[in-house]
Amino acid sequence: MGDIDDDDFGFSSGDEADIIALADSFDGNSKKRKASDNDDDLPPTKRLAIHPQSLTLATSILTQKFGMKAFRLKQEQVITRILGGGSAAVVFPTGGGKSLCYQIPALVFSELDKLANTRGDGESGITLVVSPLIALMKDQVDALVKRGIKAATFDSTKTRKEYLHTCDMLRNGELKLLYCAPERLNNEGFVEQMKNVRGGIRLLAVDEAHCISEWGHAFRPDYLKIARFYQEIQAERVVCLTATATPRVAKDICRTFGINDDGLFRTSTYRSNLKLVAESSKMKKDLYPRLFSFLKAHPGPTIVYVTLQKQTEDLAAKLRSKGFKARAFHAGMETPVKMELQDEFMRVNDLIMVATIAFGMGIDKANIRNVVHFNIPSSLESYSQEIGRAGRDGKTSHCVFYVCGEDLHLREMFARGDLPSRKSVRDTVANIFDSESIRLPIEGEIKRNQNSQQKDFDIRSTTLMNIYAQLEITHNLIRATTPIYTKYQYKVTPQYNSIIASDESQAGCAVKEYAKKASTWYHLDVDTAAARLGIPRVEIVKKLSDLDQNKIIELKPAGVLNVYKVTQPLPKTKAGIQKVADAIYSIMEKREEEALFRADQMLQLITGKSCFSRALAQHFGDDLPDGKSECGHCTWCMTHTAVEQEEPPPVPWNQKAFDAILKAVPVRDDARLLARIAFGISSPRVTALKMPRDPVFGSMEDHEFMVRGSAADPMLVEFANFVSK
Ligand SMILES: Nc1ncnc2c1ncn2[C@@H]1O[C@H](COP(=O)(O)OP(=O)(O)OP(=O)(O)O)[C@@H](O)[C@H]1O
Repeated sequence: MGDIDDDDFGFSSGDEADIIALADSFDGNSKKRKASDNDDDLPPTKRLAIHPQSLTLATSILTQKFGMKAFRLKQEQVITRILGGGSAAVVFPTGGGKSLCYQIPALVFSELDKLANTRGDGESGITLVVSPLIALMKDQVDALVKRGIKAATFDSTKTRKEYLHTCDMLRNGELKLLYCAPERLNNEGFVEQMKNVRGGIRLLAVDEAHCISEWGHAFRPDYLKIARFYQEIQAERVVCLTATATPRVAKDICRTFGINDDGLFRTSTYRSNLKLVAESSKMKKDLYPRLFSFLKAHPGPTIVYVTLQKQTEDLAAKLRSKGFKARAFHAGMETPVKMELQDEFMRVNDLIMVATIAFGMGIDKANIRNVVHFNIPSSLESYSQEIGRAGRDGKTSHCVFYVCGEDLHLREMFARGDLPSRKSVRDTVANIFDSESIRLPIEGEIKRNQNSQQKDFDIRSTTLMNIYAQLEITHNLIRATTPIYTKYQYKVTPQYNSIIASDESQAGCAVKEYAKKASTWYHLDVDTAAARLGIPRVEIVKKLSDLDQNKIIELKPAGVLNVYKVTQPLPKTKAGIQKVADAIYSIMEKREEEALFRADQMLQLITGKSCFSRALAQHFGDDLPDGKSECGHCTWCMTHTAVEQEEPPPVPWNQKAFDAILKAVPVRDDARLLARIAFGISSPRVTALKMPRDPVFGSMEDHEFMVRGSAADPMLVEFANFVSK
């Protein structure tokens, strides 16, 4: 199996490691919030009072700063509520204009303060935006800065100078909007800094807020920590924004942040210009000619979604051989290549982009004429978001869904890929709570290298993050804090020797005495140096990063260790630890079932005997406008014949392949690992065993992995018989 782009945000938590040194050296001296902004003392009725000038100010900022004529959808209602002191949850479709719902209040706060004369200059605080999309937040900040608005991001690509400049703006009370990724909330220095922002956090905006819900299709463990952060920094109000939220997910968001029912603003996702078409076949090969003739008949900017990275290349090549202008796009490509591809797609009007879900977030192109699904999307939420990119100019656009029996397997593989074996989870939790950790006092620190844990316990990075998040949020046992580097190495320039020789500071002495020179690189064990000299490690890290900024050395920190503080007495016995691991595992099993259920819902939509547009709207707690029961422009409405899901014929048990796997794979401690290899699902241990290149890998991909909800799990059970218990 090739790589799946299973995170449409394209974010790697490793990115955040780059900023650790910077955060370490944060001096935390910014002014504390002034007593005058302690609105908490005011009665709530007064706090929520809407100033009569609010809307006038908001509208003039909309026209003057953003050059737009009028508010759209429910922007005006949301902004008015926020300016009145209330919190809100906003469910607008993609491209609906969610950003303005927090950008405008961010600029109006200081204007209202002036009118009300409640705060001094520079005391109006900031709007903090938490968003998982680093590339998108950078684009937004660039656009704001171009409009003369003081906005900045704290992200891994910032130089120390840029970071310090942002800190200066925070201290001076000049900054209006600050953007960061949710992973940053693990950084202690950052949390402290936000608690002490001058003027306070007037508004916390949570983008892609559906990630907070465990019922959602894109749950991200780090999102669970945002609600706690919201309390800790005492933000005055919160706005949660998403393009896809079922009623259950919206409720979850509101409950998590204490948003009242009247704070939920939802607009219809129904789009009358989108023709929702579905076609099915037993075999994939029959679908290619149909795709080619569709694309020939419907020219214009097109996105074709597939599941695997490899499929993007294969299908793009096939399309090119038929004379189409097609390119492939997936998360595994180098960033400059991806940027060039996105630019080209935005620029020209005849390109077909064959892509994984990594393509599309932030693609704001009005005239996309076709969105094709050549594999089954993972959920109705993903489908709705992806087709929502078509026809933003209001002109008729086609959303074609080609479904085939063979793809059902791929979808199952996708859904099952994340669940590790119970043994992996038990071993991981036992490793976190090893004999040393369980003796730690409250506030004691557990340090772990997550990269090694992934390899040692055969767990994908997202799953490992989930285990830690559950230990933190569900079990309240530990709390993530700023990760640290264990190794610092650097190359020196000719000035280095004289500069370091004359540096009499304690940190300078630490570098002088403890850095060891190898052939080209110097190596410094910061922890040892700090312990021996009795100084904080932060000072040494700061010294190194200063030398690096001043181009005296070229610094390369490495070996990230995640650090967790003990917050409650930890389970001490093997049984106690296993109980926690098993509780975590059963939640993971439930999520696997839900992922399969979501894929089923997707299939039911297009094979059902009802209007696609209506079924989709109802999934999101909505309906067709004007009480209509049919849209008139989907396959059901146009044919009134259900699309048949054609299952491939059942496959007889392949004993030869089974025996070959047992022969090729030495492992006998994990049945799920063997089943994964047979099915063709990659994992850190599968890769370490060099299985993906072995002919047995995926040799039983046409078999049932396991029968859902049944004790008869063909492959898994068969392998379990060969595993030592
Ligand atoms: N009231 C308005 N009038 C005109 N244009 C607007 C208005 N509000 C937003 N826009 C424009 O609509 C486009 C989409 O806005 P925005 O990026 O905020 O959407 P979004 O809801 O965040 O979408 P996504 O879910 O894709 O992130 C932007 O180009 C924005 O400038």
